[in-house]
Amino acid sequence: EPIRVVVTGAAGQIAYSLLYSIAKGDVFGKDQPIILVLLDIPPMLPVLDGVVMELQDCALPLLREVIPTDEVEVGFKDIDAAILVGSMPRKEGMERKDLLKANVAIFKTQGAALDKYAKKTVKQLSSNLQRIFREEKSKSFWYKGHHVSRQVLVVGNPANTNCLIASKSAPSIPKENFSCLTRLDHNRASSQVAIRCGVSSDKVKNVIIWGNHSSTQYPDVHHAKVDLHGAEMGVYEAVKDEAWLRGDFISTVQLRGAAVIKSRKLSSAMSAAKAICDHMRDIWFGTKEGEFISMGVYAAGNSYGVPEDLIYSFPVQIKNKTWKIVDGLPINDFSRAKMDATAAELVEERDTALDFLSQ
Ligand SMILES: NC(=O)C1=CN([C@@H]2O[C@H](COP(=O)(O)OP(=O)(O)OC[C@H]3O[C@@H](n4cnc5c(N)ncnc54)[C@H](O)[C@@H]3O)[C@@H](O)[C@H]2O)C=CC1
Ligand SMILES: O=C([O-])CC(=O)C(=O)O
Repeated sequence: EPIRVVVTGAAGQIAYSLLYSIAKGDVFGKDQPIILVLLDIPPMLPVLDGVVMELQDCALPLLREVIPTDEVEVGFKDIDAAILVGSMPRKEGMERKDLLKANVAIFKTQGAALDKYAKKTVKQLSSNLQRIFREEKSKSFWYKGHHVSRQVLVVGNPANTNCLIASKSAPSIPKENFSCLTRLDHNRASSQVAIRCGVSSDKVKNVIIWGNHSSTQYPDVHHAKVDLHGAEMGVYEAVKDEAWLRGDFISTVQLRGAAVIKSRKLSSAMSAAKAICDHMRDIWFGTKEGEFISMGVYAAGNSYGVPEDLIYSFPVQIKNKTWKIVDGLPINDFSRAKMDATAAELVEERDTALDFLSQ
């Protein structure tokens, strides 16, 4: 059975890298056939035709069908996964939250369209089955993993707030099925530590990005480990440079997106596509035993005192397509202040977004 995956902003630069990786099996598995749905706005339809031609020309055996469209009814119908990239990128000198006004309405509309057209809603099941699923929800992954498997990943900036608005606009889809991309920041943090230690990036695990995908995000390595030539140790012990870890390391990760824009005159695309693949693959297949990754998820019920009605980036572990925030990590005063600052920014962004949308 092929799965149906929609990518919005499919004529844009992130999608240009992303679609190839998905179509060749990097995300959903090397034996999982795929129908790719490419959604963009009407003026981009001729560009989408070119993308379709190139995907065909790749001759990828898993790719069963490519459907270009500018209609959400077609784009979101019966999908198993939605990757919402389509939106305006920032230019040099802007913060991501400066995109709120331009982008948040897109995610409201698309959340509502997902609510209406995506498949396997609890609403569509018989009332008896709904009751069984409700009862089973807390103890069974089957409920979400099989019957309500739609996964919605929001990439377009400001990603956390757009994700919150999309989720609020799709009340029939469980909040747990929405997440936003902070994996790029996570990968940036792992890579900076790996370069500093002179090891490959797979030797670094359990870095955490807390909070907003913005310059207030907090890349935290207090719980991260490095395999330094066969000996596993904490990052502070391996790096032996607290000033760097509390200074340039953090600001490099926080400001990396802006640094790429300054150099390329375009925002990150290849690395963003790679991070999207990492994020979705971990949702589909789970995280490795003993490891956690960062993603923006609904904050309700978290044990870190983060306000509940936010999409906030946490350390998570994933099993059977269901994420769980890693609880109980000790938080020192340095971390606390940074986690609170990024939460405060998210509260402000959420309130501004809700204000825009009510006008
Ligand atoms: N969360 C993250 O880590 C990252 C997020 N981003 C964000 O991803 C977004 C896309 O970036 P790029 O691909 O570089 O931009 P791009 O400008 O190359 O492509 C965006 C595409 O979205 C389309 N689009 C606009 N409105 C749409 C709508 N309502 N429905 C469907 N498609 C629509 C445009 O026509 C365009 O083809 C930006 O908001 C950017 O800031 C970028 C890098 C990392
Ligand atoms: O910085 C930007 O605007 C694009 C982005 O989100 C990133 O590279 O992390």
